[in-house]
Amino acid sequence: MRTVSEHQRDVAELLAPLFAQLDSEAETVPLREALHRVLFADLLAPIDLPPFDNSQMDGYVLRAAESGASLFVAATIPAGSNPAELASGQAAPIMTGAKIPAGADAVVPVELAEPARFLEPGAQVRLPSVPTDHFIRRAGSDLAAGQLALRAGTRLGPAQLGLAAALGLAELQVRRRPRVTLLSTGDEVLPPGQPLRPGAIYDANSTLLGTALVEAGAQLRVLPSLPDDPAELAATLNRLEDVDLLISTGGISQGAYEVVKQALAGKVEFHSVAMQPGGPQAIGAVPTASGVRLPFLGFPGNPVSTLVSFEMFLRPLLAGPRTVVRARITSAVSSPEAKHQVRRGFFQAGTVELLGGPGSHLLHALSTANALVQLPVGLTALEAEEEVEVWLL
Ligand SMILES: Nc1nc2c(c(=O)[nH]1)N[C@H]1C(S)=C(S)[C@@H](COP(=O)(O)OP(=O)(O)OC[C@H]3O[C@@H](n4cnc5c(N)ncnc54)[C@H](O)[C@@H]3O)O[C@H]1N2
Ligand code: MOO
Repeated sequence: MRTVSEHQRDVAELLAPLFAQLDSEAETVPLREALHRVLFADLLAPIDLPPFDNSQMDGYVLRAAESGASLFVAATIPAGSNPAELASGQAAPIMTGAKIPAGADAVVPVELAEPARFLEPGAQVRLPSVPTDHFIRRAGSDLAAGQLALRAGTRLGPAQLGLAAALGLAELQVRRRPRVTLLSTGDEVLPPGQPLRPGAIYDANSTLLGTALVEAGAQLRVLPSLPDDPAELAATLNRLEDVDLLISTGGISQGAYEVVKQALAGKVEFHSVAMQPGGPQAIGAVPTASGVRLPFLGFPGNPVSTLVSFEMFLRPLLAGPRTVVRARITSAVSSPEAKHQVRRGFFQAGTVELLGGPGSHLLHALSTANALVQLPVGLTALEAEEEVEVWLL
């Protein structure tokens, strides 16, 4: 039996050449299609952010040195306009986000003016004394042109993409995604949407693992699930093209019909990892018709085993580690001494409640969980209120 970290190391080694290759291949994509993608190269700000000095408030713009007195009202400055210089002795109504006119250097919110409203040009308004820069957002105060906006390797989420949009970029250069082909196996496995026959179950893994892979940044192809026929599996593998990583679920443990094991015996390794769920694992490079050896991971068929395998061995390589926190467990728990047990739980305000038992078929309990509770090798029991490591899902 091998340890979790030994298998993590082997998966990382198997995929290292692929990640090195992906690091050197860029694609240009429209901004909103770049969600969850990885930025290819350092991005320098092409413009100042904000691009110009602008007002933080709806109010009157003036010369700070002339505040605390009555001033003549100049023409209103709406957002989007390019105002003329503000003459001495004047204050102009200005809207939030509008450009500060040359000559002016402070803004007074309209509710502090006397009277507390916008007046017509030529009228007189009294404004309280304010310092220079009052309620002015200076050009480049968020990010100056030429500065590093986003570092190469950044995973692009809404905030990073919003920044790129604010900088005026319509598209970004991102790393090519790994092309992952997913194949679930088993005579009993039926696609959802068909009538269920006795002895059959619906294929949960293609969706569970498939969406997890997409979320982690993979370009996913899902093959129709395969029966327990090694010849059919071998023929399917022979036809594979344009794939960077093949993942199967099911057919790798000790049964009489272990299709993946039968088709790939002697070609890839089959291990028992000291982990529960997710004990049976397959790993290797599958020979293909084109002569290319295709990186391969075989995850166990039980849905929770498949997801835990993904979280433990593959997700960190695709998308970085999950957020890890310490939490007080709300009830006592026991775990086999020789195994790293992963339980499902609900994390909230520093505590974690276990959901369901250790069984790897408990997909509903997983669906109510927001955390994976880690009970490493050597830990046999915890009392309620003791601390555990928790990975947030
Ligand atoms: N004698 C032993 N039996 C088993 C052992 C063992 O060590 N000795 N290990 C158990 C553990 S732990 C696991 S995990 C499973 C792994 O088995 P396989 O990877 O070979 O998977 P299958 O036998 O094909 O399926 C297991 C289970 O999962 C269901 N399944 C399969 N595919 C799907 C799918 N796409 N969607 C939903 N559910 C799926 C399948 O019907 C089985 O119930 O082996 C134990 N046995
Ligand atoms: O190791 Mo299995 O994945 O518990 O059901």
